[in-house]
Formats: sequence, C-alpha cells, structure tokens
Amino acid sequence: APTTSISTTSLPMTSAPGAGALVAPVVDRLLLADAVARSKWVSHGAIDDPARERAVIDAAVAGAPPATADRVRAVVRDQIEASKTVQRGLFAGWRAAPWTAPHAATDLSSTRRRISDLTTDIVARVVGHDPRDPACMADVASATLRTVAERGLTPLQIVASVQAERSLCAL
Ligand SMILES: C=C(O[C@@H]1C=C(C(=O)O)C=C[C@H]1O)C(=O)O
Repeated sequence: APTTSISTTSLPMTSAPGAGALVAPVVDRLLLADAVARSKWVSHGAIDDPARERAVIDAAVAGAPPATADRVRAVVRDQIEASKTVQRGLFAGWRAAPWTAPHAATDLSSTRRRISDLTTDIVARVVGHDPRDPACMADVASATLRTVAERGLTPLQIVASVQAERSLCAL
C-alpha cells in the first residue's frame, strides 16, 4: 500500500526483547577496551590481569541463579577474551605506528567500574533469556549488523563483537 513505509533493510526488526537486546550492552562493554588499552599503554601495564578477571567472573556468577552459572561463566569469559582481542589489536597498531599511540592516560579504575556495571547488565539479560530460542542467532546477527552500521565499529571491534557473542545462543 502507498501509505506503508518502505523498509530500508531486508533484515527483520528486533524490537521484541529477544537475544538482540544483549548486543547493546555487549558492544558497550567491548568499546571500553579502547580506554583500557590507552591506560595500559601509557602506564606500561599488562593486557592480561588474571586477578581482575577472576573478580569479574566471581561477581557475575555470585549475582546469578546457580542453575545459570555455567552459561554466565561462559558469556563473561567471552566478554573478557573479546576485550583482550581489541586491546592486543590496538597495541599492535601502536607498536607498528608509534606516532598514533596515546600519550594521555585514562582512569582505569573508573573504566573498570563501567565495565563491571555493564557485566551486571549483560548477566541479567543472559539469565532472563532462553538460549535455545530458535530466533536467537538471527536476532543477535541483525542487532549486530545494525550496531556495526549505527556506531561505526572498526574491523577490529566487529571481529571482537562476534567473539563476544559466541556463547549467547545455545547449539
Ligand atoms: C578490561 C581489562 O583487560 C582484561 C579484560 C578484563 C575484562 O574484560 O573484564 C579483565 C582483566 C584483563 O585481563 C582490564 O584490565 O580491566
């Protein structure tokens, strides 16, 4: 009908609170890897911080129902590994082109507070979502493509987003 607006995309809208709703906090958390990497580059800190990783995972599991512990652990582990993918990629770029490297440190502890808050948000959505939902993968894929376009993710961030989403949908 002439009054119907024309869709600009062939992808389905994911307005229902399905798995696609997980993508925003996952990407928000991933994008904080940039501030973390800048801080570590300037302070000569290590990308891997196993003690902080344990604290993040333990807090996530403690805040979730015991029956969801394995899923929560897997999802949070993916977020951590994806963050390190971005950090390693940025470090590699800064090593290869030192004139592009940051000079001003960002405050790691305030960034970590935001990462912890987003982890809490992600866990709450994971716990509230059925990973066997047959639409899960399509929801995640379309929400990701929309986010990539809307937020202008870099190739490194796109690759790491896929890594971060690995455990969101069950087989
Ligand atoms: C983001 C950081 O880098 C790594 C990733 C972490 C995470 O994603 O929670 C935690 C510790 C680090 O191994 C950080 O150090 O805070």
